[in-house]
Amino acid sequence: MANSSPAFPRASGMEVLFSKTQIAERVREIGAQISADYEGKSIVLIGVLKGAAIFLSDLARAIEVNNTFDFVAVSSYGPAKMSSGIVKLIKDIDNPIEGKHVILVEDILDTGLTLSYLRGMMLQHKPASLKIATCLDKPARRLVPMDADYVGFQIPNQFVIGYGMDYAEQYRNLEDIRIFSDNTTQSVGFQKNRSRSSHSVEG
Ligand SMILES: O=P(O)(O)OC[C@H]1O[C@H](OP(=O)(O)OP(=O)(O)O)[C@H](O)[C@@H]1O
Ligand code: HPA
Ligand SMILES: [Mg+2]
Repeated sequence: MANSSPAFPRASGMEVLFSKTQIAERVREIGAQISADYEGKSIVLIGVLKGAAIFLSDLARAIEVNNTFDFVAVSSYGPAKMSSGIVKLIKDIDNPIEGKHVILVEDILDTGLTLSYLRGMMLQHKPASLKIATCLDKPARRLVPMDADYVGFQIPNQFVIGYGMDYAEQYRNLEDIRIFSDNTTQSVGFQKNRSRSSHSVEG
């Protein structure tokens, strides 16, 4: 029977950038740092869907101080291979954060457009404090100035998958973080660029 679904390259052949063990160790370290920084306080972790869901769930459990979580979702529109730079909120926080200590949690800080927008949005809610935690930081791609307070790993300018991060919605469930490579001839029939920001994967 003909299979019309797109074929995705197997992740097992792609280079591991950070193993499950390395990620777990780094998440523990960041959790300990946050626990020390916020001793005696409560924190609201705000994850950016969908990529940050897995990092947030691990980070929340590595933080010893009282924490709750919430999620936002954004989209950006523009020509397929170019970021419009316009980010739009499509799901806001469920609970007020005024007067609360907030940490925005991302899987990856890339051009900075998403976090720059969200930071501005969150500040309008007048939190007591606002910091940013990101699992990965790819500084070479920055289009707007943006720094995170807690960074898991800095990475070179390569497209990565796993631990929440996708390529065309695939691979989020990988336990380690890998450099996406598409050396197969089967990977036709699906959009190589992402629906939202500007990433296109050459191949
Ligand atoms: O710094 P930037 O260039 O703005 O890129 C970072 C954003 O892009 C990715 O989201 P994506 O659009 O892939 O959505 P997803 O989390 O649902 O995969 C990632 O999860 C960040 O939210
Ligand atoms: O390298 C990446 N991988 C997956 N999603 C992303 N969003 C921004 N950069 C990336
Ligand atoms: Mg994505």
